[in-house]
Amino acid sequence: MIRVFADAEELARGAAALFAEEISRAVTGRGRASVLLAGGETPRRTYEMLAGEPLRTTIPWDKIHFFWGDERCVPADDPRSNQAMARESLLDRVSVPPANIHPIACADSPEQAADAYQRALQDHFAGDPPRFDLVFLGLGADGHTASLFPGSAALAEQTRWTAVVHRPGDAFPRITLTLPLLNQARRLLFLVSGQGKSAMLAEIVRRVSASVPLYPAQRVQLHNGEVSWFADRAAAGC
Ligand SMILES: O=C1O[C@H](COP(=O)(O)O)[C@@H](O)[C@H](O)[C@H]1O
Repeated sequence: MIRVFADAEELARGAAALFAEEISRAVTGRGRASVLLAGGETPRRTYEMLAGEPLRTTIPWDKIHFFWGDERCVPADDPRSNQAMARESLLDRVSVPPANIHPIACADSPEQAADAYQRALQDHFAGDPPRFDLVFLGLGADGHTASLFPGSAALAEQTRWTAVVHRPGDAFPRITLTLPLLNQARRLLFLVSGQGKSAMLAEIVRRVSASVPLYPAQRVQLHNGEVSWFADRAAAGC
């Protein structure tokens, strides 16, 4: 399902409303909510809206556990860090218990970081299937999502939930969650904003039912959950 919003501000408002709805559903049904955050710049405004009134005081923040879909292995306060962006725009502004915040920590080698995050996810789901109540993902102009880039070996991962990615040209490695985990989500929302994404979004929409997906974002196909695409008019090309 694709929903087109007038602009990036309206898109963020729609995404924040959906967050509130899904959290309420999860907390009512299961007593807690597990959320996977996207990085990059697109979700920043959504996060800021969640940290503003009325949502700052109405969302049961203490019942939510936050994980990340990917991380760049840079210092935690580096402006390129996905954790830093989410903390600045949301997590430092609402009353989430620190123990509910599960960043991808790259202090050691990327392989150790990926292993540690796999364990953190296993601990959180405690033997149950790793089904996030809500996953936010972005879309790159090249069709990547999280840190699953076209041609990336991590796309072939069948069992592990985390992988190390070395993108040619990047000064840092990345850790990404993999399709075996992402595809178990209950609800997943792609946030797409700006004209720079319009060609890829059109391509993805055109090929959404193709039997052979070409782009990483198209490989996100939930086993038993709902995917929505929220785009602003610039990204939707209208
Ligand atoms: O590198 C990344 O890019 C994608 C898209 O970011 P955006 O700023 O173009 O929306 C993002 O979803 C991912 O988390 C990030 O690490």
